[in-house]
Amino acid sequence: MAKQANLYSFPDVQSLAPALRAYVISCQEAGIARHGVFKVAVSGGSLPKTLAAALLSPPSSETDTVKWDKWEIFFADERAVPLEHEDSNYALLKAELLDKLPQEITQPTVHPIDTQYLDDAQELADQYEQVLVRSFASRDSVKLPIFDLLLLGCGPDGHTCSLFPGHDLLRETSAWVAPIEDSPKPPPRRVTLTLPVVTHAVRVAFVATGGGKKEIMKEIFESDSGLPCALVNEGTGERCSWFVDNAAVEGVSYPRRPFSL
Ligand SMILES: O=C1O[C@H](COP(=O)(O)O)[C@@H](O)[C@H](O)[C@H]1O
Repeated sequence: MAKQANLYSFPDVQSLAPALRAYVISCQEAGIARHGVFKVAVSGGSLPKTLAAALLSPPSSETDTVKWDKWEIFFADERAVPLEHEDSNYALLKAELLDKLPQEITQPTVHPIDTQYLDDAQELADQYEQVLVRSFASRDSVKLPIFDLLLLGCGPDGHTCSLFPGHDLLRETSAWVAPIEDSPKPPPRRVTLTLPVVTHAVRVAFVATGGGKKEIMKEIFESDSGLPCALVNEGTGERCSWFVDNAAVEGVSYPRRPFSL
């Protein structure tokens, strides 16, 4: 039987953060060993705050080091708004994490969307896909980009990235980055990594916290819901790990694992 997604549950965000940190650093080390850099894509929503709690804490040992100079940060999805807009996932990551990095270190390379294409979601997506093509080598030789890690959120409706339940975008098979003009969650115009790209990553980590997620977590983990988060679980199996607090999985019958690398 195919191995399934790992579910790691913690009493609260404070105890979740060190485990998430250890996991991200292990993915970072694997990426650097493979190709000298760490290619990671991040979501918006509640994720950047928890990620900052994990990554901005002081190291606990010599090997517990976030090598920011080796990080290439992409966006798993982005809203078609200016980079300083309150709805921008880039702005959120910047405020929660990037602006808090020590000034004296070599900063990570960050790949935001090109805002000159905000009025044309298809072009915005195509241009972001070209960013990936340049970073991951030419599309002729690479069928799909392989991120070292995707750090994803899970919406209360089971969406992840800007892949929404029942949306046609879930059937996309060829694009790496796709536009969406009718996101049920505002703002409506966005771009997103597609499901094949998400499930092709070396590792995928979801972070979901708070009691507001528990009903959708039941659907994702207990039934054949076809929800976007569940499709990622199916497509990635044991390469997928969920970092949740107990409130988010209260009443969910799915085996929790003790966290270990
Ligand atoms: O709209 C979005 O929502 C999801 C989930 O957000 P959360 O606040 O429920 O964690 C997020 O992962 C995505 O990046 C964002 O664009």
